[in-house]
Amino acid sequence: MDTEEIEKQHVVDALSSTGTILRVKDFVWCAEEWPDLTHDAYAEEIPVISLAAAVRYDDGEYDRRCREMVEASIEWGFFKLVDHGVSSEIMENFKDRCEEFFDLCTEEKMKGARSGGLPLGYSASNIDYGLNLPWAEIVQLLHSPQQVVHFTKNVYGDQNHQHFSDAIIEYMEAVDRLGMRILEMLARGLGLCDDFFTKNFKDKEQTMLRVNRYPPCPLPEKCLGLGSHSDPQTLTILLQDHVGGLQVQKNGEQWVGIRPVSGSFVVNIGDTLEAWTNGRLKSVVHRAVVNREKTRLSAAYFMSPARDAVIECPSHLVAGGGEGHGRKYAAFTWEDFRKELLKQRRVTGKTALKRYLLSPH
Ligand SMILES: O=C(O)CCC(=O)C(=O)O
Ligand SMILES: [Fe+2]
Repeated sequence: MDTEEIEKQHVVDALSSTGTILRVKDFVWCAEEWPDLTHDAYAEEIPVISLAAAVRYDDGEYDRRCREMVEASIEWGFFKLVDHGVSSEIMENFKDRCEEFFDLCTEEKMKGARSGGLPLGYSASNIDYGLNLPWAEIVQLLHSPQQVVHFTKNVYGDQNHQHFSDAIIEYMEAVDRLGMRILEMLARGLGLCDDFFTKNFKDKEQTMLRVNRYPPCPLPEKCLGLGSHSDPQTLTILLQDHVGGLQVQKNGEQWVGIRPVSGSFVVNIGDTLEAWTNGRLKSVVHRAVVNREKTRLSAAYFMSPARDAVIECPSHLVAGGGEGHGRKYAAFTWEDFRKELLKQRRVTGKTALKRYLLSPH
């Protein structure tokens, strides 16, 4: 089949969850978004940071790692984390349970479908989304054991829910502990008190997990698993399998593929942390490309502060920056920002954050 025939004729069963017949043409993105790099093209590497010897307050090694993390977040907004302390049993069990879920038939998965205004639960692409449909199935859950159990009982029933819900809850707790460690290290590396960020995360109900599964795609050069975007939260901790497909935009232009490393996490800075540090740590645009042969799984854990947390850059980072710029963003609460995000259906780039910009640059 040539491209045109694929677009018109190929029916996309794996992503049609609402009874509408979807064809490849429904997933074709506008030409400016077509990826010019394949899923397995890796050239430059983002920094790799090991937490193995990052023991607190030893002979300077801990401080060195903290600064390394800050430098990676300034230059790339992204880094890989190895020797991070989350056990491979927890990671593998989590991945296996997610694969099992996605392997269920559509009817079973739809028992946990998104409903109401909040984007929580299962969704596959829906023609109502309009243009630029992501080539992906998604499960979104909050860091709330109650909500995870509720979702899982809907799908697996009261008797059989535990294997899935236990795996998800255990994973979220382990990754959350890691995230708090990273936030402490970033604060220290920036010359702030260790708990400058983490003290705002006592209430975790806004933190969210998104598991993405991208089926093989007959036309990967015109489709995207997830279009270019930046993450609105503070930190994202991403687990990905061995397939590859995550690409980040270096210096606002060139796309760079991130090579998967078994057992590692990819960590990136979100818009909120960019604002919190006066633009010093960078929230960088990224996307997920798909491929013809392989199904890919990724899981993003988005760390959100408590609703009433005030995101205001400390004066130390405004005055002592050395780059000579003043305060870039007005203070805002996470709740205020979150409401803005819910109003925007599709975020491309850092649209919601622009609202708080004090001076355009
Ligand atoms: O699948 C990936 O590698 C990227 C996922 C992502 O960026 C997201 O879920 O926000
Ligand atoms: Fe993302």
